[in-house]
Amino acid sequence: MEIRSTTDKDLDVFVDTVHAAFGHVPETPVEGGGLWWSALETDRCLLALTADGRPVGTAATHSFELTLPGEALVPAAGVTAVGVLPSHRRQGVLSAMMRHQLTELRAGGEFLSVLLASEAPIYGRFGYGPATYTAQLTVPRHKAALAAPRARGTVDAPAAGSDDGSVEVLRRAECGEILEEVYDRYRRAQPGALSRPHRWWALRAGQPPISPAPRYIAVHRDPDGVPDGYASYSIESGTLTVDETIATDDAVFTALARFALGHDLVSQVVFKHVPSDHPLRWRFADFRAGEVSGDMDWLYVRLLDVPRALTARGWFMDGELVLDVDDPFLGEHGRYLLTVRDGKADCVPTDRKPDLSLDISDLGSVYLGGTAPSTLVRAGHIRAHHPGAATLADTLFRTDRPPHCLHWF
Ligand SMILES: CC(=O)SCCNC(=O)CCNC(=O)[C@H](O)C(C)(C)COP(=O)(O)OP(=O)(O)OC[C@H]1O[C@@H](n2cnc3c(N)ncnc32)[C@H](O)[C@@H]1OP(=O)(O)O
Repeated sequence: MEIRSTTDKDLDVFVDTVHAAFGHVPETPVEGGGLWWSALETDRCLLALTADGRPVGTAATHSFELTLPGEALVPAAGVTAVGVLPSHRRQGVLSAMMRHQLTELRAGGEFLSVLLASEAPIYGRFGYGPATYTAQLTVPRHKAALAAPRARGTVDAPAAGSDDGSVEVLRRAECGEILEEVYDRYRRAQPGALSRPHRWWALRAGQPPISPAPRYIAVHRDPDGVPDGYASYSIESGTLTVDETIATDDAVFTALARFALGHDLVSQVVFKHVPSDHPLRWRFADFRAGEVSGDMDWLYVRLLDVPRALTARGWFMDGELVLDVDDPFLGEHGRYLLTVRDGKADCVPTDRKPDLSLDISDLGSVYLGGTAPSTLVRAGHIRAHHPGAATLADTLFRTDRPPHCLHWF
């Protein structure tokens, strides 16, 4: 088995192979479809070939920037287009590609890798853990009344403040750079969010609203006319579906939700990518108005360098924790003393007794603050070495706002 990067000459082989692995026939670049593969970076695409040169497997990475807790922006390799031909499955092709890819990423100085999993059982063995979650909220219009926020007008509740902005409806094609700019402002402040490199917008790769798929876009502007949010939506058979709501603060999110919920001739509104603990649910006069469905894992995180990753994110409570980390796929094991002071962490190898023993995939799950270490202790994945260890870890890893990602790749 040979594993090598593609070149401009055989990117089409890569695209054909990944389509065959998924059982799809490659689409032609039709208006409305969007071409996800046009965003691929040729030198980051891997082909697995048999001894006689037949391509049987694919895997690639995108160069993203990931927002960590504390608004730290770091590079993250976004694994995508993983596929093995049905004729060659369960023979170790994916395992060989994952080993090759992780080794190459490390050699290139990367310390974090992320992905979206087609099936949840695939990637734990390679050290990836689910780190952000998503869901959709369906709101019947007859229950859509919003309650007045109780804290409105108090000095310490700016996020619930009044909305003096405006909403304008544009066609997707009329939006120019607005969506790209607003998304970029949003993702820099949202832990778990990924950058959408300019080429994605320019090439119209991916899913709406990046792709040219016909959509209406409700653009929210602040009182000075500066765009600070948008909702991309379509209406079919009485259901208004919002693909994504991007807002630079909670008041803008509510204004866009109110706009969507206020449509005539619509029986229900579906907000995609709204996590089940989103404040919007608390805004309805009827708490049961927002029906949560499709609650699922979204972004998986894999740490490639534990000290670098842990010192890169922001921290919100001082403390010390000794982590005994096992990385069976890469055959590594390390024990680290994590010391947090004034929002910054130091992380060094230690011989001290551990507070927690955990797999690298579990560290990926708790890294962004979206999964409490105590949950994984209770699930039997993380071992706590003394009664206070899980609470100590929860306190330390907790973040100022939950991570969320809605980018598809
Ligand atoms: C980030 C993304 O791109 S997600 C997209 C993933 N791709 C797909 O879902 C496309 C369809 N599926 C496929 O192409 C293949 O089945 C793949 C890529 C998921 C797996 O490729 P394979 O070459 O068969 O995997 P490989 O043989 O290396 O298996 C390694 C281990 O994972 C297990 N495994 C592989 N796929 C799955 C799965 N879908 N569910 C559960 N376990 C799995 C294998 O049983 C094996 O376990 P073992 O080591 O205990 O025997």
